[in-house]
Amino acid sequence: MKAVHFGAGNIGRGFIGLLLSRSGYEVCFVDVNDRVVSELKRRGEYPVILASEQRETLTVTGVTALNSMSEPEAAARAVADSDLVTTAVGVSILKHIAGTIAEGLKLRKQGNAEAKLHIIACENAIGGSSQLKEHVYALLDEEMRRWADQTVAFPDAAVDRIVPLQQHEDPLQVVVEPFYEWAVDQSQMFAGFHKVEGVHYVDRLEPYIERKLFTVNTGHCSAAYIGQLQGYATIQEAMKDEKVAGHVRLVLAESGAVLIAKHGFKEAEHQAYIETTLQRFANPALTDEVSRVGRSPLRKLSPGDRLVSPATQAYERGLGYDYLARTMAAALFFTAADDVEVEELQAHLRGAGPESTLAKYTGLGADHPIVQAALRHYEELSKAR
Ligand SMILES: NC(=O)c1ccc[n+]([C@@H]2O[C@H](COP(=O)([O-])OP(=O)(O)OC[C@H]3O[C@@H](n4cnc5c(N)ncnc54)[C@H](O)[C@@H]3O)[C@@H](O)[C@H]2O)c1
Ligand SMILES: O=P(O)(O)OC[C@@H](O)[C@@H](O)[C@H](O)[C@H](O)CO
Repeated sequence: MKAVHFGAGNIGRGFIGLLLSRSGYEVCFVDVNDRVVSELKRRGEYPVILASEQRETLTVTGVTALNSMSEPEAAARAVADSDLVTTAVGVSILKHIAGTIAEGLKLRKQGNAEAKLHIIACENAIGGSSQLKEHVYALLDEEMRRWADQTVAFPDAAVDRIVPLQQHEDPLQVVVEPFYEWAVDQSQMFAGFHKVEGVHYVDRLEPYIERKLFTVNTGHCSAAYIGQLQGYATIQEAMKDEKVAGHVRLVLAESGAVLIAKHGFKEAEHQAYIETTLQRFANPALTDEVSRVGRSPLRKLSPGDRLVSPATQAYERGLGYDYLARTMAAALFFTAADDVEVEELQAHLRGAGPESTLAKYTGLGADHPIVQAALRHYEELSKAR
C-alpha cells in the first residue's frame, strides 16, 4: 500500500509518516525542502526519538520523497497511484499543494479511476480536509468533480502530538513527545477502508477537534504569548512561572466550560484532560520555543481559531471569556523572526492602533465586548512593560 504525505516537516516525519509506515504503507513524502527530500530519497529511513526518560528510538523505514517544485509530474503521478494522501504543511499552505493533488486526480481518473481515495489534512484547523477539498475542487472541471464526488473523500481530522523545532546534525532526526492522538471522521469515509493503526475513527469529529484545538492549542498559545511577555524563550521555562501557568489554567477553565456545556464532557474527565495537557507542556525532555508555538498570530487570532471561537461561544452562552481576551491582547506584543504575520500585525498596530487591529483580525468588530475586554488588557499589559 502506498501513501503520499505532503510536508516532511516535524509532524509529517515525527507523527503521520511514523504511523503510516507502522501500518504497512510505503510513504512518499512530498516537500519543497530539497535537503530533506534528498536525504529521504538517499536513506529511505529516518529516526524518531521519544522525548521520555528512556529516549526510545523508532526507525521509520520504507520511505522516499519527491520535491513538488522540481518534480511536479512525479508528485502528481504519486497521488494518482496512491491508496491514501495525507498532509501536514500548515493550513495556509493547503492552497499551494492543491494544484499537485488536482493534477494527480486527473491522472488517476485516466488509469486508476475505480480505486477509492481518502485525502486527510492533518493540520490544526477545524475542517482542514474540507478546506483542502475546496482548493482542489476549484481546479477541477465539472466532469472531474462528479467523478471525484464518487471516488475521492476528504475526511476531516484532529491531530495531536507536540513536535518542537528540530536542531540536530541529522536533518531527518525528529524528537517527539510520547503522547499522540489522531482522530478521523469516519462518517466522511468510504466503507471498507484500510485502518491506520493508532488512528481513532469517530462518527462525529467536532467534539474531538474542538477539545483538542480549544485546550491544547488555546493553552499553548496562551503560554507562548504571556510567557514571552514575561521574558521566557521556551514553553517549558514559561510553565515553571506561576504567573504564566496560572493564566493558562484560567484560560482553560473558560474554554473548558464551553466544551463541557456544548459537548457534554464530564467535568472530572475534562479536568483530567487539562491536567495531562499541562504536564505535556511542561515535559522537561522537550525544548519548545515560544516563537514556534506563537507563530502565525493572525491565524491564531482569526474567527474560527483557538482564541476567538471559544471566546465567542462562551460569550453566546453567557460564560466567561476574560482570560481568553487577555491572551488575544498578549498576542499583539508577540515577536518572532521571519514570521510574515508578525510583521503584518505590527504594521497594522503601528498604523491603526490596538482597537482597529483586534477588531479586524478577530473579525468581531470594534464594539464587540470581547474586543473591548482585549483592549482593556492590552492597555494594562502596555503599562506593565
Ligand atoms: N509540530 C506540532 O507540534 C504540530 C502538532 C499537531 C499539528 N501540527 C500541524 O501540522 C502542520 C505542520 O506543522 P509542523 O510543525 O510539522 O511544521 P513544519 O514547518 O515542521 O512542517 C511543514 C512542512 O511543510 C513543507 N512545505 C511548505 N510548503 C510546502 C509545499 N508547497 N508543498 C509541500 N510541502 C511544503 C515545509 O518545507 C515543511 O517541511 C501545521 O498545520 C501544524 O499546525 C503541528
Ligand atoms: O501548529 P500551530 O501553529 O497551529 O500551533 C502551535 C502549537 O500549539 C502546535 O503545533 C502544538 O504543538 C500541536 O498542535 C500539539 O498537537
